Amino acid sequence: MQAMNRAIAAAERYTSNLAPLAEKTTGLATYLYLPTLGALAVVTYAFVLETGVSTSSTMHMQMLVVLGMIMALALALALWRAKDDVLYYAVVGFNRVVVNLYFRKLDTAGNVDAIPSQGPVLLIGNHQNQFMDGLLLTALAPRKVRLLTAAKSLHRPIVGSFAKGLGCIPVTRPKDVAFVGSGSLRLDTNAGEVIGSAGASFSSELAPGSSIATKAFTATVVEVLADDRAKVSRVAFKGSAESDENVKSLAPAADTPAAYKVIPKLDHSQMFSEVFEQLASGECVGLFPEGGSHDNTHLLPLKAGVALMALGALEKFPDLAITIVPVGFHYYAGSKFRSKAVVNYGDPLVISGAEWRSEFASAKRETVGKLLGMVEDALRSVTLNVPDEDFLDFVLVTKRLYTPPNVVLTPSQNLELTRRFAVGLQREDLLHDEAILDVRRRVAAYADLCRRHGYSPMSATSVATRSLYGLRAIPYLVVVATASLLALVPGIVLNMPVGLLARSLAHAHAAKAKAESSVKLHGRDVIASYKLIVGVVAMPIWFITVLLGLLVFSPLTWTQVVILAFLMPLYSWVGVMFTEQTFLWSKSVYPLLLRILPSYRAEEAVLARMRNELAGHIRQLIEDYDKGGFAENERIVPLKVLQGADDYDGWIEETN
Ligand SMILES: O=P(O)(O)OC[C@H](O)CO
Repeated sequence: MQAMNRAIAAAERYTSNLAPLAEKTTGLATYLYLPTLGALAVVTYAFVLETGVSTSSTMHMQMLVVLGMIMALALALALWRAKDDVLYYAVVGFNRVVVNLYFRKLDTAGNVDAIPSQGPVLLIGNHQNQFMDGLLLTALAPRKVRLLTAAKSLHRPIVGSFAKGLGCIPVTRPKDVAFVGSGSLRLDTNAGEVIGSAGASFSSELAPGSSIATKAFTATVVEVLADDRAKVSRVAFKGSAESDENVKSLAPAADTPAAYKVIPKLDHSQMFSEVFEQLASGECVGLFPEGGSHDNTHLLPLKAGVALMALGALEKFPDLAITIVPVGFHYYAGSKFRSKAVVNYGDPLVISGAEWRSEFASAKRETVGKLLGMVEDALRSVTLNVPDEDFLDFVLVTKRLYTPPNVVLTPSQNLELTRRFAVGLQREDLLHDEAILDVRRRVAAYADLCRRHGYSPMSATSVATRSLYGLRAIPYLVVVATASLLALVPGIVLNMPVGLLARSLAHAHAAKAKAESSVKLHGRDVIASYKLIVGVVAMPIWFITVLLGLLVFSPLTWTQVVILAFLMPLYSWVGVMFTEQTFLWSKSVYPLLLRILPSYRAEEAVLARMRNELAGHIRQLIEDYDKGGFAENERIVPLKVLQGADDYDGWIEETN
């Protein structure tokens, strides 16, 4: 026993020596070093046996068993010591599989090496696809990321377990703990008090530091005087209070009794100190500075937390140099299974030095504002920011028309070109420019006609002519579609119930999320996450049900059912692949079929002409507006390529 204890202690010492190395490499590989050595020892020993050293075979067996036990012990100790990493990489490994299953195409773009392999990092992203954003952020990062997550998410059944496995740092958000106060209240501006109606219960619901919000104003409670009276400070009237006059005009609305929300005073000190500690020990912390997930087509105002984290850590640990890396998540119909996404990394921002520290010490609010502005610029450089979906349509279709049909842009080029269009078309001088407004009307008409003909105006690179020649593809496509439909049957049986369940539950959940949120427009940002959650839970349950059904009701034997159990994920995956291909084929067949109708054929000629004229017009317009603005090497699509020069043909392959 004593010998065993010594062995354990020795193994512990050995693995603890490995720990710093493992932390540096952040991989599990290092922790498996010892067992690998053990395995090598066993192999060597077996080899020695084979080469015939003479000892009794029982002794060989005993030695092998002892070696095996040492290896198992070493592995168990190594895994135990590294249990957080083990759990983290197990969850991240799962996330990697999940995101690659969910997205048909997942690309990275921009400064893909922006995340340094060592040292403190704040990884910040836009937040338009709820848990999918965190999944992607951790799955694609080349190092461990401690993600900040809404505390309420950590209490959710499945999500919470995953978040805990990732070692997420919980943040209690005001909106998650706000509640509707009893009765109603009004503001007595002169006394600096709020007066409650009958039924108000200030003594139990309010406390110094909690905030009150009505439709007309917000205020912070200083002291609760009675169940219907409380002293308040920091009163801010809602509406655009740009002048003192304006503020006065808003005040009377606050004097009328109204329903109110209470936001209890929150203490974030523990969360901040955890973040500071993480940064001080050179870790990477991930967060979404908009504070919550939403489905707007632009960034929401950033919360100050991100700046407070960087500056607070610098204040506490003066030698730190914190790298802030902006990450832009771009989803193309991201709520749909097998859609496309691009993760765009921006240039890092390094915050260090005495200058920031002294600025922060002398003017906290201004310095936080300054850094927050820089963080916002960084995030804007990797995201698209347009007022609404209509404008996004305008940007995407215009960019598609501008790009020559045969040019294939890399994901980075494509995103950057789209971003420049989004910024350019919102330029103050162009927003109301008659020529641009005219283009917008023409682009909208072109997009409508495209959709009528079954083309996606964002991706169609050309429109077929009125010839019926293209129809010869139809018999081939029908044969392929029929064959794939037959092949689909097992996959459909397996996938469809879960797919339909996930879809309907996710849409119901989106309606609920929208109703509960003040920032979600349709709740679309929660759909992908919910589909994943339902899929992860329902798929294994469904598989087991089918297998049990086969065992009980079919003539299959146990062995056959066990073999089927192993084949099921494969069937399911083949089903997904075939469904996807059939769907994509049917999308390309649809315009061909429409072409059989003479009226559509005639209109198609109009559409093709419209496309050519509009594309030429847009290119010319961009040239006119940007005259002298672009050096040839700053252009994403070289001018000669835009003009269709033959000697630039090679460029198209180069960028593929
Ligand atoms: O409550 P939501 O929709 O903002 O989403 C939860 C967080 O963003 C992720 O923790």
